[in-house]
Amino acid sequence: MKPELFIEQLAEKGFALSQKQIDQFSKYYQKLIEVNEYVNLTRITDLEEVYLKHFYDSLTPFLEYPELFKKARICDVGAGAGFPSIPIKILVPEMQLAIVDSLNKRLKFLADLTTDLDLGQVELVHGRAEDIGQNAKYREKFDLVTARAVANMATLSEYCLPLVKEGGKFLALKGPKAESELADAQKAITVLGGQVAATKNLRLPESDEERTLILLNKVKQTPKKYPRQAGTPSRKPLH
Ligand SMILES: C[S@@+](CC[C@H](N)C(=O)[O-])C[C@H]1O[C@@H](n2cnc3c(N)ncnc32)[C@H](O)[C@@H]1O
Repeated sequence: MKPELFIEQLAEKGFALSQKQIDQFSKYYQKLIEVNEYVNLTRITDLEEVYLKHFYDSLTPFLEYPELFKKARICDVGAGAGFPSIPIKILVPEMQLAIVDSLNKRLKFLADLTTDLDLGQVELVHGRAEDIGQNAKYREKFDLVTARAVANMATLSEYCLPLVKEGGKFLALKGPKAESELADAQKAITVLGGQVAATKNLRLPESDEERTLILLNKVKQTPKKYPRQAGTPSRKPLH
C-alpha cells in the first residue's frame, strides 16, 4: 500500500490526516527501518508492506470502533515496535496510553519514537503481562486493552482481561484462524470475567490479507489467582 493510498483510504473512511500526521507516519517508517538494523523490531521492512501490514492493520480497531478510543485509558500488551497502539495514538493524540512489553530494547525504541514523533505522554511499562496484571497499579484499571501477535487467544485472555476494568473491553487483532482460537479460549474467557461481544472479519485494502477483530466485554472481576505467574509449574492454557 503506497502512502498515498493509505492517506486516501483513511480519508474515504472519514479520517482525513493532517500534514503533521502524514509526517508522523513517514518518520515512524524511517525510524523503524533505521533501528531495525541493530534491534530486532520487524521482519517487514518494505515501505508499502509496512503501510499495509503494520500501519493500516493497526488502525483497523479504530476504524471499526472509533468510540472505544476516545477519552479512554488504554493498555497495549506486547506492542513490540508499537503495534497496534502507536498508529492509533497518531490519529487520536488525546488517548491515554500505556504499553507493556517484556523486552526492554523495544521499549527503548518506543521511548525515542514517542519523543521524535511528538506523541505526548505514553507510559512504557517493562515486564511480563502475567506480572503486571497482578500489580495493583494496573490491575482492572483500563477501559480498553489491545494486543496483536502476542499469544493464542486463551493465553492472551489471561494476560489481558485482568488489566481491564469491569465494564471495559479487550480487543484482539487476529488472523484468519480466529474462530478456532476463540472456540479454544471460550472457557478461559468466562473464568477470567470476559464475554464475547463481537467478532469482525476484515480484508486489508487491495490485498488478500484477512483479519479478524475479537472484542470481549469484561462483565465481572477476574479471580485473584489470575494471571498466574510466568514459570508456574502448573501453568497450562486455561482450556
Ligand atoms: C511478535 S511480537 C508482536 C509485536 C506487536 N504487537 C506487533 O503486532 O507487531 C510480540 C511482542 O510481545 C512481547 N511479549 C511476549 N510475551 C509477553 C508477555 N508475557 N508480556 C509482555 N510482553 C510480551 C514481546 O517482547 C514482543 O515485543
